Amino acid sequence: MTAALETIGLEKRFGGLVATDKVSLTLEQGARHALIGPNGAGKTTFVNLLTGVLPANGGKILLGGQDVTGKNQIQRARLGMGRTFQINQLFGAMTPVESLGLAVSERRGAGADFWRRIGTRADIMAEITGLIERFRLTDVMDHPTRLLPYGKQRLLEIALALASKPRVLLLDEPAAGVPEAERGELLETLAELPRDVSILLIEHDMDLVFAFAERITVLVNGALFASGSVAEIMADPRVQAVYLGSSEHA
Ligand SMILES: Nc1ncnc2c1ncn2[C@@H]1O[C@H](COP(=O)(O)OP(=O)(O)OP(=O)(O)O)[C@@H](O)[C@H]1O
Repeated sequence: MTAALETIGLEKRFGGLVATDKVSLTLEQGARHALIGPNGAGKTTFVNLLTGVLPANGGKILLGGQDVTGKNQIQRARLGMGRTFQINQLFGAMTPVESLGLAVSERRGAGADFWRRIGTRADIMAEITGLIERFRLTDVMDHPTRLLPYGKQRLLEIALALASKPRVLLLDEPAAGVPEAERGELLETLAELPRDVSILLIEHDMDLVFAFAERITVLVNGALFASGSVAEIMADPRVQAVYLGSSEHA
């Protein structure tokens, strides 16, 4: 089966520094795949290459078998590359229902028209309601986003990414900044994401990585250092030496 996402010999240099060193990574259909590595290993650069924020110096990116290396961020998003951001990017004054309404109606091509006839499109309303429930936002759906607990804001971010119905979802440190008490809910929600979306998780929180991922790829100094099942990576003494046992976290 065609991989959901594949990089072949992907390269990025910043002057003399090789931030992405010929990385070949395959994200299978329906994958729950985590990308980990020590600070400065090149995780953020890799995500920026995938989404088109940064141009690559070499190599290829295939999305569902299609070469998207030369495409810009918007084109890649249209072809199914979804992402969440490390830093909260939400509109603070809007409620979850409004933000999701906009995202869903945009994707369906209804655009601003939906807002002129709010509530009159049963199909759109059903989709928004489904997302609100799936992402445990029911209690706060009419509250301004800036007043939501941080964990709920992160859930809304993921809901918004999913509203565009991506084939691949890049989750960039979804647990960053989320208080311990709210992490359980985040993890449960991530575990229930639909299998038709293939997920690459970049995360510092190893509890979340081990609970969520089925495969793990380890980057060190921009290069692919190890890749395997969670059990294989946990048992790999090389990984333990450079990473798991060596520092407080990624
Ligand atoms: N725009 C840039 N210009 C120059 N060097 C950069 C740039 N962006 C990243 N780097 C360098 O590339 C390397 C990889 O950085 P990157 O942020 O991708 O790592 P990371 O694994 O995401 O780290 P962290 O876990 O700390 O976020 C680092 O040495 C970093 O200093």
